[in-house]
Amino acid sequence: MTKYYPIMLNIEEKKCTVVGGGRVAERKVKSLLEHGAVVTVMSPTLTDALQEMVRQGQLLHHQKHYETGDLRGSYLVYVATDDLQVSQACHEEASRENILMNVVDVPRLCDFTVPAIVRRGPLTVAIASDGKSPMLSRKIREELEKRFGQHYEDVLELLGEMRVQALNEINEIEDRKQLFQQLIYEHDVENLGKKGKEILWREAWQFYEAFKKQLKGCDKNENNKNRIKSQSAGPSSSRNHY
Ligand SMILES: C[C@@]1(CC(=O)O)c2cc3[nH]c(cc4nc(cc5[nH]c(cc(n2)[C@H]1CCC(=O)O)[C@@](C)(CC(=O)O)[C@@H]5CCC(=O)O)C(CC(=O)O)=C4CCC(=O)O)c(CCC(=O)O)c3CC(=O)O
Ligand SMILES: NC(=O)C1=CN([C@@H]2O[C@H](COP(=O)(O)OP(=O)(O)OC[C@H]3O[C@@H](n4cnc5c(N)ncnc54)[C@H](O)[C@@H]3O)[C@@H](O)[C@H]2O)C=CC1
Repeated sequence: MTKYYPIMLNIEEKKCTVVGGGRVAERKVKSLLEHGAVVTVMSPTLTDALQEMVRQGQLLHHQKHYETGDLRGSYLVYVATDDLQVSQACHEEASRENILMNVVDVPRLCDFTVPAIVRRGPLTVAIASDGKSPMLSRKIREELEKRFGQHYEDVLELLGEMRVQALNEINEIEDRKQLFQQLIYEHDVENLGKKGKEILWREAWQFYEAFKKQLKGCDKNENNKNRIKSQSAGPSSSRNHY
């Protein structure tokens, strides 16, 4: 059984081609556009939604059946036609040209599969079953959507900002690890996020300042002046929003 390798791919500005214009193709196209790809759809017919996207200039449409050579220059390809001969021909061309390929109804012809995802700002939780049960992936995604509420977007924004500031202000990696371990495991920053952005920001940064103060206290005792960097690095600009 193939054990798929999970990675996060940047497809911004990349040429991605979808062969087929049905319901499944539509789902894949939407997802490609959401991630900044330049999308071409090759299909004699299109769903209403795809037609509307063509009208709005969101994608290119070649109204034709697939022919060998049509995938040239593509970075990534979806084949969603329900026609095994077409899938096989596309697969041959993609393999020859080293193009990443997914055939939506033939897992054995897929270089990659698409997971169900929960997205909360920069947090992505992906669920895949190596093709065994997409429906179960979907159900687990619905459960995780409840578990990881919208406030995770704020929590991640805060942690990202604090991490940049800590990299500027706190010298030792062990101290930075302590900071985030305490904030995440003991101070339960995830739950703090439920109280709203304002409270989250105030309390988390108070915690940060107290942590730094305590490091300075240690400096005196241990005669070690290197744990806190000079303040000249300056606080992050968005820190004072609240
Ligand atoms: C291998 C893979 C290839 C790929 O597409 O990358 C694949 C293959 C196939 N799916 C089929 C059917 C269904 N797919 C869904 C839904 C999703 N399918 C997705 C991914 C994947 N589907 C990849 C593996 C993912 C994994 O490892 O788990 C999701 C997660 C992501 C997405 O597509 O965005 C998305 C849920 C998103 C969400 O809701 O969060 C539903 C449910 C529904 O429609 O609601 C059904 C009907 C019920 C069922 O069959 O389970 C069939 C036809 C079977 C047949 O003919 O009976 C095949 C072909 C086959 O298996 O042979
Ligand atoms: N991977 C997934 O998530 C899922 C996959 N499937 C499977 O995906 C396949 C496609 O499903 P639907 O989109 O519902 O089918 P559909 O019948 O709605 O669409 C097929 C599309 O392919 C086009 N087409 C046919 N021959 C072509 C060719 N030679 N070149 C270019 N385009 C061509 C048609 O004009 C049509 O637009 C089915 O086999 C289905 O079982 C179904 C559900 C989910």
